[in-house]
Amino acid sequence: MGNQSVIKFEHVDKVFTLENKEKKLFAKKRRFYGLKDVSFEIAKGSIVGILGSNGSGKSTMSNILAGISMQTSGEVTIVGEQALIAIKAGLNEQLTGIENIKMKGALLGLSKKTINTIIEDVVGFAELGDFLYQPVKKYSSGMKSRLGFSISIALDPDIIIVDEALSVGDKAFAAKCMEKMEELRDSGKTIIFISHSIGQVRDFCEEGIWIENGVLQMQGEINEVADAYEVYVDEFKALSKEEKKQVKQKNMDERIIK
Ligand SMILES: Nc1ncnc2c1ncn2[C@@H]1O[C@H](COP(=O)(O)OP(=O)(O)OP(=O)(O)O)[C@@H](O)[C@H]1O
Repeated sequence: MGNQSVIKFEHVDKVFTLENKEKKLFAKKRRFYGLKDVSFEIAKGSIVGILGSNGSGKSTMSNILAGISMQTSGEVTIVGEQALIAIKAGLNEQLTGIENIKMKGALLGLSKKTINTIIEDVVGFAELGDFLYQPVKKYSSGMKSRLGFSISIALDPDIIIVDEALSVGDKAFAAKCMEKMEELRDSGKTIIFISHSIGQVRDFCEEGIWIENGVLQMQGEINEVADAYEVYVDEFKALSKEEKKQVKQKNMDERIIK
């Protein structure tokens, strides 16, 4: 691993099992690549945008990065003084917002005093009021993003993964998050930013990783990667309904393990 690398994926596969609910009896479970042979390296202090269509594997990748799930094979190496945190995905739905903070803090081995400071920060930033005392399953998607984002920044990790936090919720809150992310970027943190908004990724990130159909397509300067991704998106959009269906089926077939 190069001196400055903080994240390294080497030939990472993630295999999911698909159930066939209609033909449960005697039906063979199908195995499916969420990620296939993905390799890349991220240097310390990089601001990396992850691009890819729906179902391409972005969240699968960020969940492995954040330690929420494990790869099936391949090596994932992460170097950091403190754990990296993913938004939303790590929240426990049964627990309240406050309980989630306490649990995350305990898992990271933080002191009670530090956890209390984090709670104060989250109360101040998330603007969730009494909802912080309600189970997360009662939150809207935007509220979960607010909580996830607020916990992540309050924990002050070296590597932060922002997964779609800014595409939900109101504009004022999204602007506040963006401002906070700029502050984190300028303080030298490594940031991995997953968003469907190509414009937002172009504006914020320096580097890009494009993943499609579970396979890494490109890594490089953000505008080059975003340009290539946009060409792919436009070409797909221009297809007829039948052609789109065929492409989707072909992509699915490529991911099924026979
Ligand atoms: N736990 C799981 N079991 C089975 N399949 C899964 C599981 N999690 C994800 N998948 C599948 O793996 C593929 C990649 O999903 P993932 O959520 O990583 O995509 P994504 O790029 O984040 O998509 P989106 O942009 O829609 O959020 C999808 O086809 C999804 O259906």
